[in-house]
Amino acid sequence: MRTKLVAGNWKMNTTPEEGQKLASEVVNMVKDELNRNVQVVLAPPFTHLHQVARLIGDAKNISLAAQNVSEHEKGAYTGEISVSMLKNLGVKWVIIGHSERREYFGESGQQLAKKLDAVLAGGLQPIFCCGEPLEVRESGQHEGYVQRQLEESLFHLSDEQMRKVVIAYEPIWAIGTGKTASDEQAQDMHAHIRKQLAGKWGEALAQEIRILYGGSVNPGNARGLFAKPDVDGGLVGGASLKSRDFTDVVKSC
Ligand SMILES: O=C[C@H](O)COP(=O)(O)O
Repeated sequence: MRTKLVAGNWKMNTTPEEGQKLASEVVNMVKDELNRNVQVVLAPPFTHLHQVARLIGDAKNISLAAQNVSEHEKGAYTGEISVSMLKNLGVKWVIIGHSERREYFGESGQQLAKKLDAVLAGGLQPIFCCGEPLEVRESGQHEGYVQRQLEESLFHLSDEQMRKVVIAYEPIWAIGTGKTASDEQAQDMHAHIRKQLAGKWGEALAQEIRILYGGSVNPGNARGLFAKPDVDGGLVGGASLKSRDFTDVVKSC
């Protein structure tokens, strides 16, 4: 059985003080949930990684993620952060290919493939994001669109590498809009993604891979989404900035 995973992506939010308060509240609240079959990941901004790592300490089932990473190992890449730098800070996960990185920073499927390689070679785990814009959904082309995103960035991975990947399906029209995909829309796309994985890596491996849903997840809709058979947790933005809301989402697993 796949262990549910809930990741909080803080994006470019919180001062160091706010981040410290948020992380300590979440760690304290989530620690009580340790007996549950759920893994929690916190993705604060780069500048807060060190302090959030200290607050997480050795809390079981809670780990640290970065929101991005360079595909390069080291050298003259002004402003970039490498996998080994993240590892030194206690980071275990990296979000790769968030639609905001694709749209505002021009990250291509090919570049994301290189980032995935760097993350996996460094022993970290990627949370690979995919998802279609509104016009693609409205034209009914969403399954093919997401399929191409998977093919471009993931399909070169070996079985062993793929086992380390978590996929997050985030329809762009649902991110930060308050408009969540229905439970059925999420399930249909997750089943489609799993079918693509099975076609490439085989049914057994496809059944191991966790597929998270992201896009306006909140305490009111998480339970219905997470109850769907192919929805293995969530990648949470706005609601992860409120400790009570985030913890309630975790408890929905
Ligand atoms: O990474 C998180 C997603 O972009 C979802 O953000 P949201 O929960 O604010 O819609």
